[in-house]
Amino acid sequence: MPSAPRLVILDRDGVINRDSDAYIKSLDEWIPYPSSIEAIARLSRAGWKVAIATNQSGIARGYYDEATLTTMHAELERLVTAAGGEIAYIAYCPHGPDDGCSCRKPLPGLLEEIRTALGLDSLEGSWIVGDSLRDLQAGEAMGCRSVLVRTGKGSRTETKGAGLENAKIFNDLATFTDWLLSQG
Ligand SMILES: O=P(O)(O)OC[C@@H](O)[C@H]1O[C@@H](OP(=O)(O)O)[C@@H](O)[C@@H](O)[C@@H]1O
Ligand SMILES: [Mg+2]
Ligand SMILES: [Zn+2]
Repeated sequence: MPSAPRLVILDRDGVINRDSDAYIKSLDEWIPYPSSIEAIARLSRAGWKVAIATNQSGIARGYYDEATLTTMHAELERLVTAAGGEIAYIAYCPHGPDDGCSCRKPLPGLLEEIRTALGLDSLEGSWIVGDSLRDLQAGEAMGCRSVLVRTGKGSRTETKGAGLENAKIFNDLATFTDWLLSQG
């Protein structure tokens, strides 16, 4: 059995930064959790690759454009780099629910994009961290071990309960990171 990739795949909104039911439509609305930025840096320094898989249907809905999304991701990478970490890859789905794409979570297309971009044969045994069931479903479809965080929509997801049988649950990314790094 090949060893699992030392890879953590993160959902973005509600895990790395605050989420909003009104979508994150501008750089001003993109407010990172400082503890999540530091957690990403801690993972990097411990030899973990960190990638991001995010649905961004606000693009298809016309709330913001890809150039605006790029400014958010540039700021994210600036903050993580300043904290001593690195983001290996960001995959996003710009489509809407009715576009019939293969990349909108819970479909695993974004994770397949990450697998290919990182040159991995499999994502089996890597970690997926999200605040919505669809995040975990996308990851589990690719053999990832799933983590629900209570930030963003996570507490709502936990209350609904369905589909979380295989998930570990932590208060936030930082707490999951503490646990993961304690496992050696
Ligand atoms: O959590 P990630 O995947 O990083 O991004 C989620 C966002 O794209 C938005 O996804 C939307 O879902 P719909 O796309 O409208 O179903 C809503 O949940 C918004 O509140 C949320 O900001
Ligand atoms: Mg989310
Ligand atoms: Zn898509």
